[in-house]
Amino acid sequence: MVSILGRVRGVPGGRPRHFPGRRVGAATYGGSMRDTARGIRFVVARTWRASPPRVMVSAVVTLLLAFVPALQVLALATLVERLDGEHTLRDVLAPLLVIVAIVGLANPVRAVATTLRVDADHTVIADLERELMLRAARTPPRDLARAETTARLQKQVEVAHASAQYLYGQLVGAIESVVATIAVVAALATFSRLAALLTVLALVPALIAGRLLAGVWRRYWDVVGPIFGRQRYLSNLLVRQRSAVELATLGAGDAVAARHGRLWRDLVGHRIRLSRRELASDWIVGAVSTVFVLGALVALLVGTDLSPVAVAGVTGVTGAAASVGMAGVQIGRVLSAAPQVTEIADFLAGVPLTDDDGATRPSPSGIEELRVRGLTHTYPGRAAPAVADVAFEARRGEVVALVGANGAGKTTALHALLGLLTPDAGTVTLDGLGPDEVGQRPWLRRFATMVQEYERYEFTVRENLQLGRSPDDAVPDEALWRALELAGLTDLVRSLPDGLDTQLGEQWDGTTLSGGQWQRLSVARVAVRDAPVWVLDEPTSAIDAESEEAILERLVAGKEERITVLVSHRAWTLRAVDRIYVLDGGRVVEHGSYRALVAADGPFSRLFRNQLAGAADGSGVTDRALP
Ligand SMILES: Nc1ncnc2c1ncn2[C@@H]1O[C@H](COP(=O)(O)OP(=O)(O)OP(=O)(O)O)[C@@H](O)[C@H]1O
Repeated sequence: MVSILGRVRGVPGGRPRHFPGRRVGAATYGGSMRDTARGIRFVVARTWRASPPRVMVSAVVTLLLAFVPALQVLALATLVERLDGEHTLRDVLAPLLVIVAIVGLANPVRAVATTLRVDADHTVIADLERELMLRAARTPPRDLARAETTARLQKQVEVAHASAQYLYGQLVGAIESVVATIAVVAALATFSRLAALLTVLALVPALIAGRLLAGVWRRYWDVVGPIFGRQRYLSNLLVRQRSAVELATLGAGDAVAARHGRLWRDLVGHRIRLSRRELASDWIVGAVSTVFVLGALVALLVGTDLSPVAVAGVTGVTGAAASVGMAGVQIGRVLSAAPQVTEIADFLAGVPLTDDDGATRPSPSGIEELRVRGLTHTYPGRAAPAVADVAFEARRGEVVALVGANGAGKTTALHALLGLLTPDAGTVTLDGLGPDEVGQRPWLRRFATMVQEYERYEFTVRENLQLGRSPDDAVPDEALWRALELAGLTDLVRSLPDGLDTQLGEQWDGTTLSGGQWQRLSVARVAVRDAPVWVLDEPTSAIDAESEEAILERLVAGKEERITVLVSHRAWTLRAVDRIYVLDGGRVVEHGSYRALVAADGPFSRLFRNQLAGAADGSGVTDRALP
């Protein structure tokens, strides 16, 4: 049996993966009875919380149904006993009516029980989806930046749909089958104790198989979890409007669809192999159970001296065999699904879902000094450090810029500043305190950030601007309009059909913005957040030159209230900056004011040679006078 229930082909060894907070692997989720019990408790508690009446009614109906086979045996035994030529029709009417009632009512009542279970399953999955998404939203960005975190998230969503969603129904089904088995066995014991014992023993193979299958399922999820993640990514590319249009334009949609198809085939292959093992297990369990059932029948016939009443006993044994078979399948499913569900429970417990840690509270004000010292970081698998001994600083009211060629280390330095990565060495402090002392989420509240690859959130303009603010802390319209003014979007938003409440994004039948307008919206969002430190990674890269100048002027005009760190690839946008740090190969190779760096004719001048040449001969955007 072990060889049949052994490893799913292609499943790597049981070496546990490392995920933040918890260990996932053979030792933790191998299907111990403790894990199984925890998984069951978790789903039952959730189902109860979602709908207590549904749980109670389905429990009562299930218990009623569980006694049907035993009742049938007893009614049949009474009927056979009374068919002896001495009893009247009246005498056999009662057992006959019981049998008729069972035949007539069992199926409609079972339909009620099934409907209630399905309703409960749907309620549980809705609840779990909500919590898993909240868990994703509350995962610290530093962890989210790690591939295994998102892989684990995706795996839990799949497991929730494949296992947790059905666990309650399977559990109720298993309880019904077990109670039915016990009741029939109790009825059987009145004919032959040995027959009753052998019928109970027929359950044992199913229990063993269920435990073994739990391990097979765990290895299955370890393998298919990441594949599901990739498959979702590809299907999103094909159905999300922006990427779908781009792929169609490139003529690359078919290739992505083909990759998606290959992943599905891979997934289906793993699932079929698992089904084969389940099937083999069912056959073995069925065969061994049949031997016990046969023994029970022989014991029964011998025990009743081949009297006619043995007919009722035979019905009992065959009824019990059906219940045992059902119980075996249901228990097997519960035993294999529950440990996976335990992993979801641990995963959800990894981050508190009840307190948002004040992430959306208004940012604190009054940061006086930002200081970065000796920042060094090498990404895993990379030979050279992305940043090495980087240092820069800024006081309130100053705008400092990080510049450098692609791959020089600017974004890495900003990520360390935001606490999104833990550097190998060096410190980042705001007024003397670092992210570890302040706490990651409170630390992030000190920043208003515009990342290089900003997302286009297809919500309303207002919702876009208020992202990161608590829904209870609605920003006044005047503040939203001020932010839009800074980003040069006032006229556009005023012209939209519903102003601030206009839905954006064609796929929702909303207004479509140009690339530059989306970027301006991101700039406006930074202004709405109004944090003491602004981190702007190429905030105007998609904005036309004239508007860019106006936006930067407005940004600089309000600089006294904050510290601003800017990354830019355009020389002229740096003219009004207080200090520029030039990065090359991860090191700060030069720093100073724009004028001083131009005059020094060093790395800065080499980096921006073409743009500065444009300034000199009056042909480029830099023909504006230097400050
Ligand atoms: N998550 C990562 N894992 C491994 N290497 C990385 C990672 N992120 C960045 N790198 C590498 O680190 C180096 C610095 O990258 P970084 O993104 O900091 O450069 P940058 O100066 O911001 O470049 P750009 O101007 O193109 O945005 C590059 O060689 C890059 O390939």
